[in-house]
Amino acid sequence: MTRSTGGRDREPSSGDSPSPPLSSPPLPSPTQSRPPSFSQIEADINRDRRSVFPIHRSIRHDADRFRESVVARSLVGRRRLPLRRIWARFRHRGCVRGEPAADRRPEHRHRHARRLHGNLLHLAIERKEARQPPKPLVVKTQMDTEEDQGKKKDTVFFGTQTRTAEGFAKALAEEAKARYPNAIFKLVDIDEYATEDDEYEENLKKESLALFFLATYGDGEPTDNAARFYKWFTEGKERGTWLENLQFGVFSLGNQKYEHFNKVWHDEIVAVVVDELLHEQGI
Ligand SMILES: Cc1cc2nc3c(=O)[nH]c(=O)nc-3n(C[C@H](O)[C@H](O)[C@H](O)COP(=O)(O)O)c2cc1C
Repeated sequence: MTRSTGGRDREPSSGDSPSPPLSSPPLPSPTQSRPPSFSQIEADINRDRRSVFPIHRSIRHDADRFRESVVARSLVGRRRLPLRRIWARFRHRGCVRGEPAADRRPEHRHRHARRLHGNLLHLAIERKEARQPPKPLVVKTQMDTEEDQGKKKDTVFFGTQTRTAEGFAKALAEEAKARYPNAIFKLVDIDEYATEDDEYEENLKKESLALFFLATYGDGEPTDNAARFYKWFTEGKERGTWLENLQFGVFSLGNQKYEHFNKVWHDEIVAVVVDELLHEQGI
């Protein structure tokens, strides 16, 4: 007697259509199921490194070239490197990297020595210039000698805090110079015009034309650099007429937003006060 298998063990007859194979996931092979060994990992890493190495090398090459060009530029541009660092770099640049000093190629040494020499000369000149005091704001420098020869003296004064007045004064002096090439215009910080108060009078008497650019500040006060002159000038009303030979102009700088627009002490206007006094003492 045979047991029925429900058709499971039945041989497919020729009339049956072929059934698809069962799609269960393939079992991992015994070697794959194990975690990779240490040597396998190491071999993989080495393989990766070998493939990356050429890129790595080219990056290093580029970096070296970049560094070389930076060194060259910083040698030319100067300022940033102290001397001992330039020298240290020079010593390495005359030879192949890592080569002992004795094996340096002479043509490289000479070329770099020439370049270094040029750069050091350039540096020395720059440092010398930096040590020199800033040039005074004088439009024409032969002023003093020509003054002695009795030539006309035209001076543009400025009283400034944030240099606006100075800018205007300078622009005017330059414009005047361009228009009147034979005239001599001097641009002067009003504080530097005289070291002692007495010198104001002495120097002003020698002027032919004086143009003042004066700004107002705070509670209507003169600028720091004009304060001494303003005090001396407003306190010396008893001087009488002493500027009869002086032609002058006063340009006032202020801002309407301020309560004391263009005003200094006692509701007086810096520029107007100077202007009136110049009139009083010049007539
Ligand atoms: C802090 C401050 C205070 C000022 N006070 C006054 C003032 O009291 N009256 C006025 O007319 N202008 C006043 N100003 C305007 C200046 O006089 C104006 O900006 C002028 O152009 C500045 O000239 P400067 O750059 O040559 O100093 C003031 C400006 C500042 C920044």
